[in-house]
Amino acid sequence: MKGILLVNLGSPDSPEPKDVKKYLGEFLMDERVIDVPLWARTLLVKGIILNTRPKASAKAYKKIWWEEGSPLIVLSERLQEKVQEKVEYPVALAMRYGSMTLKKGLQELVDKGCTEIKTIPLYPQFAMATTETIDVKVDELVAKHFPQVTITRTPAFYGREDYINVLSTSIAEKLDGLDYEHILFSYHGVPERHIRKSDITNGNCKMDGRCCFKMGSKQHEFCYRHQCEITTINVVKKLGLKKGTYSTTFQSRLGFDPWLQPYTDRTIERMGKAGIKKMAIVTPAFVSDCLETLEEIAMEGEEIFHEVGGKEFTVIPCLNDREDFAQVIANIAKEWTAVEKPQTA
Ligand SMILES: C=CC1=C(C)c2cc3[nH]c(cc4nc(cc5[nH]c(cc1n2)c(C)c5CCC(=O)O)C(CCC(=O)O)=C4C)c(C)c3C=C
Ligand SMILES: [Fe+2]
Ligand SMILES: [Fe+2]
Repeated sequence: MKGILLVNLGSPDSPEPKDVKKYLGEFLMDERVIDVPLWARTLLVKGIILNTRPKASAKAYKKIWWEEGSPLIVLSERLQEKVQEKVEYPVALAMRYGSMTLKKGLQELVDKGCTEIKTIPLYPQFAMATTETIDVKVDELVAKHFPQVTITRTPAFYGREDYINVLSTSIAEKLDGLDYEHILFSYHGVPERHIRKSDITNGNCKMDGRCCFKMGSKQHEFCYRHQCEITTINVVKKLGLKKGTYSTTFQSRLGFDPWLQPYTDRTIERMGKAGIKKMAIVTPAFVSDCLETLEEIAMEGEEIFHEVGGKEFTVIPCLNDREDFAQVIANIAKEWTAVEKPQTA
């Protein structure tokens, strides 16, 4: 039987520093997140980051935590329930990091009799630190614990028409009647190095601001920056936004290496200083609202904007468990479940 495994990033078990430390330890020791040699990663993560960041992150998590738990987990669970209502095969949910492990998610489907499983990472754009780490971990687990299971991966869905329609609708609904001056499309950042590492053509990616727009490059299938830029362009076309009223930026940088630019926080500040009074912001790299949208954008971002004279800061919610978004994920699942397995002679 077929089964679907939705996968999101994960959250700590609670917003207490000890749980945040455990979660960050697992997350940041992933070689596809902090992609330096093991000795350097251990020194950086265990020697420096885990001694300082958990306390600060726990404080931030406490500001956004819900009675039911982490917003990212609760919203992913609600999405899974809605997708399940639309798909006739079992749909499970797992997280790449934390207690809702990929192993438990695979086991749940296997216990229901599934031998063919499609993993759907809940990330619209491909990144080494998100989609690739899920794909690799799933392969490892299957080889070790579930050799009877075959896995079908799902490519990033940023280019699907149904996804762009839903994202555009969610923006239009929130901005209906608001006379905002500028809308920021703020994506989670990654170090520039990650983009070069994912370049399967070994040379297209020049980080020169142009290569990501070159038509037809094979590299785009794995270029996070390209996929973010195209997500913005497709929504802009759909909504008919005028040049100069929107921009693409990257948030949440960590450490001192160059990350994708322009940075969201500096752009908010620059625009406020330039006299923009009403700004809207949407975060299309995140399917579920989480620390990075509810705290970093909705709280810190708004504060920066107000400090430099901005007045209205409108945050567009993530797609979360919208019925039309659950339908997009169900469509992805159904396109696969509808395919018959070829008969072997
Ligand atoms: C080198 C560090 C990081 C990379 C690369 C990275 C990429 C990346 N992350 C997301 C989505 C999310 N990240 C979230 C939190 C978060 N991310 C990092 C670091 C990197 N992310 C840290 C240290 C944290 C923890 C919070 C903190 O201490 O600031 C979250 C929210 C999780 C939650 O529980 O709410 C999401 C979602 C993407 C999409 C991405 C690459 C494209
Ligand atoms: Fe992150
Ligand atoms: Fe690119």
